[in-house]
Amino acid sequence: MTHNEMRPLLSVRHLTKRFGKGCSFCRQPENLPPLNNRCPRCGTVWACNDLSFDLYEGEILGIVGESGSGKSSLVQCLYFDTSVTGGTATLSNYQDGETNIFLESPQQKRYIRNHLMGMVYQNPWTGLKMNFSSGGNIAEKLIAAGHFNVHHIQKRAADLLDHVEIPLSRMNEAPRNFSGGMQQRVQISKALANRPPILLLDEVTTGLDLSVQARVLDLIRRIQHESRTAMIVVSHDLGVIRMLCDRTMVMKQGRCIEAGLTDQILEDPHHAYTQLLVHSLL
Ligand SMILES: Nc1ncnc2c1ncn2[C@@H]1O[C@H](COP(=O)(O)OP(=O)(O)OP(=O)(O)O)[C@@H](O)[C@H]1O
Repeated sequence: MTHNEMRPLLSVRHLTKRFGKGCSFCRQPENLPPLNNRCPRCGTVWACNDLSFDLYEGEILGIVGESGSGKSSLVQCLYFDTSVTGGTATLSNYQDGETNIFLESPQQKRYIRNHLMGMVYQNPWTGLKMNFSSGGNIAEKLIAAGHFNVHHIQKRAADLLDHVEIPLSRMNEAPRNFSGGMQQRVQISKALANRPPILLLDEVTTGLDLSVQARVLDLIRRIQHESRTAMIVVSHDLGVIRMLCDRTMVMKQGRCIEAGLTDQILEDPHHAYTQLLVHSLL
């Protein structure tokens, strides 16, 4: 089945996130200078500007762009870490795909975060409680989704840690004692605890040594292959995007400047900025 015939798992339309109040000048998008996200009159930053895209079951969508292009703001909006300024997002497996999740109550947003989406942050200190044990971090997520059977929680935590190759002998140890790569693997297992159909990954290999990075990327590919979890992978590194992503959206200054199949974008980048990114990879 082609994407045209499938219903997207996640549909995002006209997502906008601004930092600042905006003014009568910058609220007209055509007034912002081309490829600049800062209003010259009031200083408001338009971190995400009118972004629309779909995510399909089992695919990995890459979001690539230089620092400040709005990639993190985008996934933080989707995971309700920050509020959106405008736009809609619907999930096909939530209320028949008819409800704009950005307008849901805090309680419903918690439900979506606990059951329908997982998030892995660049900084493991954001995604993990460093004073809890690794198993405790996963238990927290399971309890938030309504699991209270201690035996079930312990078994699931052990299975998840085993899956990401954390020795079970370290299950009771706090992740602050772990290496960066291990912390990211605990974060991934925590994000997967309730088998969410969508996983958001924000620069998860940035700052790791190349060999450690390769191991985390292999793990992400294995998870996608085994469970068909749909993922949004945010990275400034086109090498990571090339390795993981079926389709890619290129962002600059809050806008989508190019989107399509990753292979096509790499082989035939249309926008000058994408050409620059691709050439830096060669
Ligand atoms: N809390 C904030 N207040 C004001 N501006 C912000 C805030 N957070 C982000 N921005 C601005 O929004 C824009 C997008 O930032 P964002 O962090 O989403 O970009 P990014 O592509 O993820 O970059 P990086 O990878 O460096 O985090 C930038 O211009 C940034 O300065």
